[in-house]
Amino acid sequence: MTIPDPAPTKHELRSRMRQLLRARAPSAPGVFTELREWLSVRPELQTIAVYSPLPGEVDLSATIAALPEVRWVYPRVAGEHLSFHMGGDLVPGSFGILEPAENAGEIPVLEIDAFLCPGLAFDKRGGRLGRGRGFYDRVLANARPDSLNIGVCHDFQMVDDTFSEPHDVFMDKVFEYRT
Ligand SMILES: Nc1nc2c(c(=O)[nH]1)N(C=O)[C@@H](CNc1ccc(C(=O)N[C@@H](CCC(=O)O)C(=O)O)cc1)CN2
Ligand SMILES: Nc1ncnc2c1ncn2[C@@H]1O[C@H](COP(=O)(O)OP(=O)(O)OP(=O)(O)O)[C@@H](O)[C@H]1O
Repeated sequence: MTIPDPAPTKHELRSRMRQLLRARAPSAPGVFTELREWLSVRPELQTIAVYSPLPGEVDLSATIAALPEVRWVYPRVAGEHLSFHMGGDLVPGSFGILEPAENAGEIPVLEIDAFLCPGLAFDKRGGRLGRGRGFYDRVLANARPDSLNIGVCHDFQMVDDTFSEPHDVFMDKVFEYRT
C-alpha cells in the first residue's frame, strides 16, 4: 500500500493554484489600502513595475490610479525576457495579457525602484511560485541590488511552502489582499 504524501509538490501546488485562480469570478477590487498606504510613505519609490492581471490575480488598477505621482511601468514579454515600458495604452499581447504597445517608451530595469510581482503562491519567508517560465526570476536577478521585490496575492495564495529552488528570487515583502 502506498501512503499518500500530504505535502503537495511544486508541480501540484502550481496546478492547484492555477485552477483556484481560474475558477474565481472576475472582479476588479477597489483600492488595496494597505499597499497604497505603504507606498505613499515611500516617495523614494518613484518608478514601480506593476502588472496587468491574468484571470484571478489581484487587479491593482484602482490602486495604481490612486497613486498618480508614481511612474508605473508594465512588462512586455520579449522571447525569454521581460522588458518594462510606460503604461499608456495597453494592448493584448503574449498569453492574452494586456501589455504596453511596442512603441511605448522602454524603461531600463535599473531605473525600477520596486517590482510588484504577480505569482501563483507565496510563503511567509518571501518565497514565490510563478507560472513556471522563470520570467520574474531572470528579471529580478538583473535588477538594482537595492530595488524592492514585493509580492501581491489574495490571502488564499499564501501557503506554508512554495518549494523555492536556488534560482528563485525572494520577495522583501508580500501584500495579501483579503477576499
Ligand atoms: N499578470 C501577469 N503578468 C505577467 C506574468 C504573470 O504571471 N502575471 N508573468 C510572469 O511570469 C509574465 C508572463 N508569463 C506567463 C507565463 C505563463 C503563462 C501561462 O502559463 N498561461 C496559461 C494561461 C493562464 C492560466 O494560467 O490560466 C497558458 O498559457 O496556458 C502566462 C504568463 C509577464 N507578465
Ligand atoms: N536567473 C535565471 N537565469 C536563467 N534561468 C533561470 C533563472 N531563474 C530561473 N530560470 C529558469 O526558469 C525556469 C522556471 O523557473 P521557475 O519554475 O522557478 O519559474 P517561476 O518563478 O515559477 O516563473 P515566473 O517567474 O515566470 O513566474 C527554470 O527552468 C529555471 O532554470
